[in-house]
Amino acid sequence: MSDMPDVNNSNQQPYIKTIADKKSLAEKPSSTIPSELSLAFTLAFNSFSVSIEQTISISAITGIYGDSGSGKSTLLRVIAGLEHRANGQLSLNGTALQNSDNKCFIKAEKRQIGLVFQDSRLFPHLTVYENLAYGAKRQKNRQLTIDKVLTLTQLNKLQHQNVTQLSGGEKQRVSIARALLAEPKLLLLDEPFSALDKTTKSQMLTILKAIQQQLKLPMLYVSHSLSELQYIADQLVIVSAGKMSQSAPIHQAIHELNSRGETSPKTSLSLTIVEHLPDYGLTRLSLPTIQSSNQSSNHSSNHSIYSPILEQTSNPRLIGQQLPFIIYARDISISTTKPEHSSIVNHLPATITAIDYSNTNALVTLNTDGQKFYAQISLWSTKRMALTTQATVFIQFKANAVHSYHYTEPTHHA
Ligand SMILES: Nc1ncnc2c1ncn2[C@@H]1O[C@H](COP(=O)(O)OP(=O)(O)OP(=O)(O)O)[C@@H](O)[C@H]1O
Repeated sequence: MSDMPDVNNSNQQPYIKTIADKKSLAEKPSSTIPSELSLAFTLAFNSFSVSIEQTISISAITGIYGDSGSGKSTLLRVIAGLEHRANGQLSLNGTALQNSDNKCFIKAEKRQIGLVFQDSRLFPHLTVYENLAYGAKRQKNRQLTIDKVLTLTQLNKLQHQNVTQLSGGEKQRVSIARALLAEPKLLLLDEPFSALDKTTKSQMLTILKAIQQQLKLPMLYVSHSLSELQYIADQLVIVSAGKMSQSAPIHQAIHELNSRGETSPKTSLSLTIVEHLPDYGLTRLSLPTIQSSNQSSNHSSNHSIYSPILEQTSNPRLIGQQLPFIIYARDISISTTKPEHSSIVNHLPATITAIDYSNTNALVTLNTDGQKFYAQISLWSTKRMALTTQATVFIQFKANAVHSYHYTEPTHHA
């Protein structure tokens, strides 16, 4: 039994019936024509100012990450048309939202931009359906019906319930449903799930991602949780002290934060779901196809990675799909020989490409078939093992170190 996987199955996340079909679960952005949001404005408060000059091309969900007080909500308020004091130019897909030079300012309600806040802001004396019907009244020539929006947000069964009787997650789904009914060209979400517990949050994120893929609606999603953004967003911008970075693909953006030492260092990667192993409580994943160095051919990685089981069903929907995963650098260790007799299920050959030393430990960057991995190890180990760049080693990590926000409904055994 010594080589049985050492896995705690408490994180089992079996199958949920989501609105997503097989194709829509893929991480790739499904919109073909990205929305261009052009920002060139300054907004000064007494002791703080936001000054942004950037064009963001939004294909699916662009994450906005930054510390508390860095200006994220102010940015969304300016885009939504709630900050008349902002000075400069804003446009969406070439149409001006604001131009201070000619005193153009399109009112918030005319911008076709939806905004979902952290709190749901619903009419408390109305039912779910009545809240949606109230919002729908203003909309002419609507393509999206209330019924369709109820289905998208999985609210059909709750439609006649008074909104005061709903949980936090259900209320937020009503807020999203109401925003969708207005058929915005862009949806802004300001930490919409920050008040929810982790399981409800992961359910909401999975639903929101599927809605984006079905409606092909571009979204800007603000959060100070990088793992939440890693699951939901295909690209990331960082807001810091009222300034905004260039957007970058999500995994690259997270790896750049590693090298700046701003968060717990982590490997951010997309993995393909190969098979579920219910007898062992594991799902087998593989590194996706990687472009070879001469760029002339692709090859598939033969390396498997095991995570806690993602779905338990006779009709698994995730097989063949890609999902984003995070592995914290503190959870990856390095061995100079192949670990043949370890309970740890994941071990991959890798080449060290960089070693960054701090006062307490070293962050080792490694490469396996073109995929970057990060391992945080003690200074003592780097010295004892005489680790150097270009060295060929093995990385290892437990299945439980492979995290995903993907939500699957718990199985109820009889
Ligand atoms: N109406 C206002 N008047 C004066 N100062 C303001 C106003 N709105 C925001 N600020 C200041 O602007 C700064 C940025 O606020 P903002 O709410 O945009 O930050 P944030 O990044 O969204 O923070 P959090 O993550 O905590 O929500 C803060 O220092 C805040 O005090």
